[in-house]
Amino acid sequence: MTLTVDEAVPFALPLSRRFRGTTLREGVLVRVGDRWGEWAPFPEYDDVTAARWLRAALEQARGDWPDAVRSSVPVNAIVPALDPAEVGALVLDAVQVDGCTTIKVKVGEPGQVFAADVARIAEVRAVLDACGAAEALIRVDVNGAWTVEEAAERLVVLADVALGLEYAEQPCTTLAELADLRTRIDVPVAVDEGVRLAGELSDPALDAVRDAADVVILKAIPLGGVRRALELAERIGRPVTVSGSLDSSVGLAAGLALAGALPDLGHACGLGTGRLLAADLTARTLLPEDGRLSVVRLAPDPDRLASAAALLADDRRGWWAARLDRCLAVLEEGTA
Ligand SMILES: O=C(O)CCC(=O)C1=CC=C[C@@H](O)[C@@H]1C(=O)O
Ligand SMILES: [Mg+2]
Repeated sequence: MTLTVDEAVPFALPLSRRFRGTTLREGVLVRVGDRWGEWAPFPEYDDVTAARWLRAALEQARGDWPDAVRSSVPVNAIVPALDPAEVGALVLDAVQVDGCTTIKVKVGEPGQVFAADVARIAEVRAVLDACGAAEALIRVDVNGAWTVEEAAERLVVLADVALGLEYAEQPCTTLAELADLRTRIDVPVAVDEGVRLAGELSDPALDAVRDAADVVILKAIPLGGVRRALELAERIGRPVTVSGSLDSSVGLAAGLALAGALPDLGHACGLGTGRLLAADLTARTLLPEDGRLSVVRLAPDPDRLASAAALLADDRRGWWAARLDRCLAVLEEGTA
């Protein structure tokens, strides 16, 4: 694997709404030859985890992706942990402008009470009913915030308010908790962090994932690249949902390449995050049309990349450069 990069441009993109506790998405575009890959591991990740994201960025910059078996993929809209008053317009746009028929709603946000989750889901349900999209699916993402008891009680309430949930993504932290939860409720359980942060998955580790999951969330970049994620999909033997990592429209191509190459794609993909970007690295932002994204690969626009590079604070530029050097060394040692 190529472990040198010809150019690395640290950048910052403002978000249109707070997501995952931030309003600024930082990362680095890496160039190998004339192609670019996106490397934007979240700041709190250790170097081994961040090096897996780098493996994915280098795969992208080498252009080494499998052939697609479809030219477009269905995507879900994403509703951050907002007040109900802000949710309505977002859901309306998702349905009427983007044509999405699956809505993913963040719940269990640190610092918020469960009543806020109930109110958010009730608002999503009401807007879907009011705009003629009553058949749309609602899924929730808890990011591991609840105990088994909390999840068992709360998901029944949310499923009631939503008039059914497609699934609940990572309601509890551990795979053992999720496996336990699955025996207690009818709402299907999807595993995200339990796979995304696990590193290499041995066969016994995969058994534990299967016990915990009705659906497995596959994110191409955190899993170390499109080819690795595809291999995992083959081994896992569970329905999968492809989701993104809050990427720019350069990085979104990795998720699209994975979703485009999977033999079976039963669920809408979590690649509808373009709406969360207030600026992008490409001339156009990848937004769903008729609820779908084309399987494309966009190159960065030089002016937009320069603006995003200029937005990053000087000390952050140095931080990213040092992190990149360390993660290249991790990949060279072969430990990621
Ligand atoms: O899956 C989606 O619809 C959007 C992507 C998304 O939710 C996430 C992207 C990036 C970081 C994660 O905290 C979050 C997730 O937990 O799935
Ligand atoms: Mg998730």
